[in-house]
Amino acid sequence: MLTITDLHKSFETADAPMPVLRGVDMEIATGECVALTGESGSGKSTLLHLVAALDTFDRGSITLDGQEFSGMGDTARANLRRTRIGVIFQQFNLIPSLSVGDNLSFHARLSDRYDAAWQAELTERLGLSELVHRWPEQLSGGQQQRVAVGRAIAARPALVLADEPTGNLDEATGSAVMDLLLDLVAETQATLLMVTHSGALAARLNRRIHLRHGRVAEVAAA
Ligand SMILES: Nc1ncnc2c1ncn2[C@@H]1O[C@H](COP(=O)(O)OP(=O)(O)OP(=O)(O)O)[C@@H](O)[C@H]1O
Repeated sequence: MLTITDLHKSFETADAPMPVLRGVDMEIATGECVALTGESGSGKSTLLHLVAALDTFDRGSITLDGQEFSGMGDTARANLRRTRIGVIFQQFNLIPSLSVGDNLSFHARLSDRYDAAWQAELTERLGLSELVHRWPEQLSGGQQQRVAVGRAIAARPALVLADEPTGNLDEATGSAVMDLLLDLVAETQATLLMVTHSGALAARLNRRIHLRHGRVAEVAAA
């Protein structure tokens, strides 16, 4: 269960702090797949970064299965990210100096959760078996995003966060990547929180949470 209560986050600007999240509340059940929507600038990516334990917040609380994020130091947050959270970005963010195979296993190895049989199955299911010795720059966008999906899922995280994961892909390629992502999330019983501007993608998830000016404006069945 992911619980967010009265979450506040501001960014420093030249004049005064600019509030971006202004009291966000939500509860997402284990295994639930939720779309996070909202206009540009409403705070979606900021919220995702906080839930990914990539940044700290000013006030409020985030808990994942009872584990409270506030008050955690850098080491504890890094440990939480490695062991419990998988993140997929729009820009793929693969490590250019590592082969596809090493990119796939990178996070699982870091967190000491590498499982050779699961890695082999993931590689096969993501259609990457022939590509493991290539470099990321030698892959198409869709192939790179399949590697990013595999890398995020390899350590079997409790929570998968995705920020417009198909935003850089054409519709057919994006839809195929979504199929794989949703299958793997369901199979590993992970919870998914995904930022998207696409109503069609949001409709494939269980629920839609809409942000407006840094607050939850609407919650709807997808
Ligand atoms: N590191 C930062 N420093 C200062 N301001 C920031 C920072 N990150 C985000 N912001 C500001 O916070 C607001 C919300 O940004 P955020 O990226 O969370 O919005 P978003 O809903 O994800 O938008 P989009 O759909 O365009 O990606 C914006 O006004 C943005 O300029």
